[in-house]
Amino acid sequence: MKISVNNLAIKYQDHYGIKNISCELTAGKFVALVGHNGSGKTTLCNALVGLLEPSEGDINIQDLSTDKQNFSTIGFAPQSQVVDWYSNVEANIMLGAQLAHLKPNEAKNQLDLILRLLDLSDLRDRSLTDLSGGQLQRVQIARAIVHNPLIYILDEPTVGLDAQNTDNLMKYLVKEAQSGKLVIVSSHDLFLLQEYAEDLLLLDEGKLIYHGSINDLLKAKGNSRKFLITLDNEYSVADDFMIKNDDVIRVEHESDNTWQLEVKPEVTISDLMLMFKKEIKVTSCVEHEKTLKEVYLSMSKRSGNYETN
Ligand SMILES: Nc1ncnc2c1ncn2[C@@H]1O[C@H](COP(=O)(O)OP(=O)(O)OP(=O)(O)O)[C@@H](O)[C@H]1O
Repeated sequence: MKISVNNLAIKYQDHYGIKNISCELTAGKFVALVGHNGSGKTTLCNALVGLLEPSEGDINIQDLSTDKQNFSTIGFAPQSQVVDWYSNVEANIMLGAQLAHLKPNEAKNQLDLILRLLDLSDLRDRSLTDLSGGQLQRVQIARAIVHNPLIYILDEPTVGLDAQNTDNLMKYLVKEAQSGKLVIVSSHDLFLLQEYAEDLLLLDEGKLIYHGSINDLLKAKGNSRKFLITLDNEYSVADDFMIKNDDVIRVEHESDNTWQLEVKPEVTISDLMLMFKKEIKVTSCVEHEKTLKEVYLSMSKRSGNYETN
């Protein structure tokens, strides 16, 4: 099973929400959908689930028998709350199972599983009006995924969720991807996505600027290498222990004997060691691993425009 997106554009009145999007999203992947506010994440999610008609291009879900290409294929949790305020928690979640035509037995088993997953068992009889924001968000996710879909499209699902519920949901989605499902999660929490997702769809101003493995991106990208260096003595300024070198981008005091060193990407550890004065002893040198957030900020056009004094 895969989703093929071909030259997709969605136009709102006089402007594009997304443009020229082409990618293949394959089963078995947990894909993080990332981009700044207004970059097109929700527009793409809505297009993938068929809520928005392509203005240009098309979307195909392939290798599914046609009878499965309906509501039950996709578990979609939109960004804004769509709930039935007049029903209780259980009835709201059950609606998801009923719309996907699950058999009563299967629906009940799935309901119990999802209530436990999202820690809603004790709230099953509660009216939705009596829930907290995070509880309501969990009901919405529960309703979106209760029917055991083949494709998960969750638009900012962890907003308002506490750490434990976030962790439970993410681990469940990782397992679902490992079992052959396709999971797409949009979020601004890049640390979370780096921890759980495998692939990245990075949108910038409506365009797709990266689609591929997060690990490959972290290995390939970056304008510098950063190291945490510990010396055998305390020094007040970098000139006391380093030889001037054009490959050094920045040296910052971390604490006591420890300094942060940022150098050009081509600098090797051996090169680095030659940058210290002869009499200086380096007791440890640890490379700082790039985070998805750092790489994202270096790639996004909107980064770095604002600095406080
Ligand atoms: N219903 C709409 N009518 C007109 N323009 C829209 C509509 N929905 C979104 N847009 C525009 O389309 C672009 C993409 O918006 P979208 O909501 O997809 O971004 P997003 O990445 O999900 O943002 P956020 O992170 O803030 O949720 C933005 O320029 C937005 O202003």
